[in-house]
Amino acid sequence: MFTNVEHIGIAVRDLTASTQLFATILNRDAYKSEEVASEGVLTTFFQVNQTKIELLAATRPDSAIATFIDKRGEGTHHIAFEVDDIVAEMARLKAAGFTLLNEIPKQGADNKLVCFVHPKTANGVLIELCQDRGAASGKV
Ligand SMILES: CC[C@@H](C(=O)O)C(=O)SCCNC(=O)CCNC(=O)[C@H](O)C(C)(C)COP(=O)(O)OP(=O)(O)OC[C@H]1O[C@@H](n2cnc3c(N)ncnc32)[C@H](O)[C@@H]1OP(=O)(O)O
Ligand SMILES: [Co+2]
Repeated sequence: MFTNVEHIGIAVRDLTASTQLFATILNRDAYKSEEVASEGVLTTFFQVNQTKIELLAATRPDSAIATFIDKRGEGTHHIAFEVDDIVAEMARLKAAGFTLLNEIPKQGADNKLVCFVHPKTANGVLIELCQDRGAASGKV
C-alpha cells in the first residue's frame, strides 16, 4: 500500500547554494546531509510535516542527476512514495506493465530501501518507492 509522499527529489547544481535557498523558502534549516555513493549523489533533506524535500547534487559525471541536469536543467527530478511492503508493490507494478529500474530493492538515503519506476511508463514522472529498512527487515 502507498502510505505517504515520502519526499520530492530536486536536482541541483550547487548543493550549498540550493540548501541556503530552500532554507529561506521553507524558513527552516536542513536536518541532514548524506552521500549515497552508489547513486553518485550528495543530498540535503528538509522536513515539511510528513514529507521531505530532498536536494540532490551529482558527485560524478555518470550520475543520474548529472545526466538529468545536462539534458533538462535543474528542477523536480522525482516523487518518492512511502510503501508498507516494497517487494509487494514492485511485483504489483511490474505485473501491471510498469518498467522497474531495479529488480530488487536497493539502498537509498535516510535508511530506506528504494526502487525506481521508469518515467517513460509513468507519464514522464520518475517515481521512487521507498520503505524504511527497519520496517522491511525480514521481508527482503
Ligand atoms: C539519494 C538516494 C535516493 C533516495 O534515497 O532518495 C535517490 O533519490 S537517488 C536519485 C538518483 N537516482 C536515480 O534517478 C536512479 C533512477 N534513474 C535512472 O535509472 C535514470 O536516471 C533513468 C530514469 C533511467 C534515465 O536514465 P537514462 O535513460 O540513461 O537517461 P536519459 O537522459 O537518456 O533519459 C531517458 C529519457 O528519460 C527522461 N528522463 C530522465 N530522467 C528523468 C526524470 N527524472 N524525470 C522525467 N523524465 C526523465 C529523459 O529526458 C529521456 O527522455 P527523452 O529525451 O524524451 O528520451
Ligand atoms: Co529520492
